[in-house]
Amino acid sequence: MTLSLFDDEPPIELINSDGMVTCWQQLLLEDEASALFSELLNSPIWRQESITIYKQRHLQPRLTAWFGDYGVSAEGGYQKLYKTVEFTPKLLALKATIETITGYRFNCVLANLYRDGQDSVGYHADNERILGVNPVIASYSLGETRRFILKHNQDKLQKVTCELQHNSLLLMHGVLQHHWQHCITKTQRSVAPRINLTFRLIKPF
Ligand SMILES: O=C(O)CCC(=O)C(=O)O
Ligand SMILES: [Fe+2]
Repeated sequence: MTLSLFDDEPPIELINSDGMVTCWQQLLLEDEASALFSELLNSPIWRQESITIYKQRHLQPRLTAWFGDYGVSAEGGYQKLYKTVEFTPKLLALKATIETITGYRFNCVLANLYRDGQDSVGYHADNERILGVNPVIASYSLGETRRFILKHNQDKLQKVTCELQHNSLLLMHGVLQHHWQHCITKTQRSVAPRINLTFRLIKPF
């Protein structure tokens, strides 16, 4: 996998207080990014999982898939998911690129498919204990641009909005998951599908 010309550009520091968010634009060559997008979009891995909120079961408003050896249940308890999928060569190459550029290691990916503007993810922190004290999440986007919002847990006035573009990488690190929550909003606009790959490091059980 080849880094794009834009990789010479310094990353943008989106948040640098109570944790860090760092962004890179145009991570891969465009051909590679679009080939990965169609490979993932057309693969039969996607499932609509359910989530329990206030004892009620709901279908998640997006499709998901886990790659790697481990998965964490959406319910918060730590379980090995039987549904994990093996990394494809393209995904392994992307993982290596992301490890080089960020300096962090990863061993699994939670992939999200937002089929249209009604698909979303509500405010949450990625703070499952199995991700360690200060989880590091590298989030790579493909396809449609979607709005990502981070809000501070204590200081409600602190909100950071970012339009996550095709072929961009957003890294959440440091103590971020203790102090901030993030979401992908719904939109009334008619939008094309978006795939997001969240690279994580799950400590073996
Ligand atoms: O789709 C995104 O950019 C965010 C996904 C996310 O927050 C997650 O999978 O935990
Ligand atoms: Fe998240």
